[in-house]
Amino acid sequence: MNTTYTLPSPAKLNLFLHVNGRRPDGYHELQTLFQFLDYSDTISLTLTDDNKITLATPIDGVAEADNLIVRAAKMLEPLKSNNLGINIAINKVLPMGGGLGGGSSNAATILLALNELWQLKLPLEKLAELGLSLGADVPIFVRGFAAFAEGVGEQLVPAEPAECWYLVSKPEVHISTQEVFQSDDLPRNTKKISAFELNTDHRQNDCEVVVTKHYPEVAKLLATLLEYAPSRMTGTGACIFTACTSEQEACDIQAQLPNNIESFVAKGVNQSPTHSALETLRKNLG
Ligand SMILES: C[C@@](CO)(OP(=O)(O)O)[C@H](O)COP(=O)(O)OP(=O)(O)OC[C@H]1O[C@@H](n2ccc(N)nc2=O)[C@H](O)[C@@H]1O
Ligand SMILES: Nc1ncnc2c1ncn2[C@@H]1O[C@H](COP(=O)(O)OP(=O)(O)O)[C@@H](O)[C@H]1O
Repeated sequence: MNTTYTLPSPAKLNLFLHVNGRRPDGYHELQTLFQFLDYSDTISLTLTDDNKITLATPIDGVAEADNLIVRAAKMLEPLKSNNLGINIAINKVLPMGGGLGGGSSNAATILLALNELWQLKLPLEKLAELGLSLGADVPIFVRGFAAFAEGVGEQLVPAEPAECWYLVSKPEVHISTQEVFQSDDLPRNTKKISAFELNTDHRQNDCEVVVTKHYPEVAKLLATLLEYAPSRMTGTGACIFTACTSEQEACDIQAQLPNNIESFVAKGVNQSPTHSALETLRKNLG
């Protein structure tokens, strides 16, 4: 009963992000190419027999009831038919609110792990559907393959973008997703492409126009990074990824960054590290 299982909860990048239109409910139609990073929060889960969900490590600035880890666990609670509980701890390394999808990733890791640990036997499609109500990026982390996504990000076609090294830099600003989507400056009519036209070189992140206009520090950092290598914003920002030909190149560019810029170097991967670890968890559970 007291075994602790540990799973990675990775970041994602939007290698491009096109806004194709606005739906009557105000949400935006998007086309995006998702890839995972081999850079993750670490979530540890210990089964208990007290029928309770316990978060052992609160996250600064996130109330327990709002924490996507707790919300994901509570969503599965009514579906179990035993007295098992769970004790959850997280080692948070992913910057929050930077477009790296850490909260959605945490939620997906919990859905995937509890499906095994609580023996729920739900298919991935069901977990992805449940997860969508927690965040638009939860389904991609539940499915676990790099993908071209449409709709609000829930219709997924597997893709295989190059698994290159990235430098990810976080400007010192906080940008709300809602603010970006409500901006009059957001381009909203990028022509739809087909899943056969995924070349990232000729694509863009439409949200970059808004963020670089309203946050000069992001514009400045992006301009600096573009001098070294192809660079783009992920999600609604403000993190910027720089595509590098090697880990060494990424580290060399990182060394040039101003001291106030948080950054990390990671490899793009087309299978989520959570899913590789889940196979081991399943074997250990027998
Ligand atoms: C655009 C992406 C790309 O990955 O950005 P990041 O959050 O990763 O930066 C995500 O799909 C974001 O998903 P998520 O973070 O779950 O967004 P939500 O909380 O649902 O949305 C916050 C607000 O943004 C607006 N919104 C969001 C998604 C969308 N397709 N159209 C919208 O107009 C809505 O006003 C919504 O109230
Ligand atoms: N477990 C969690 N990890 C990160 N953020 C969380 C979590 N639970 C709730 N949140 C909230 O979700 C917001 C968005 O976080 P995150 O997913 O990291 O960024 P983004 O949506 O920009 O990729 C955070 O600012 C935080 O308030």
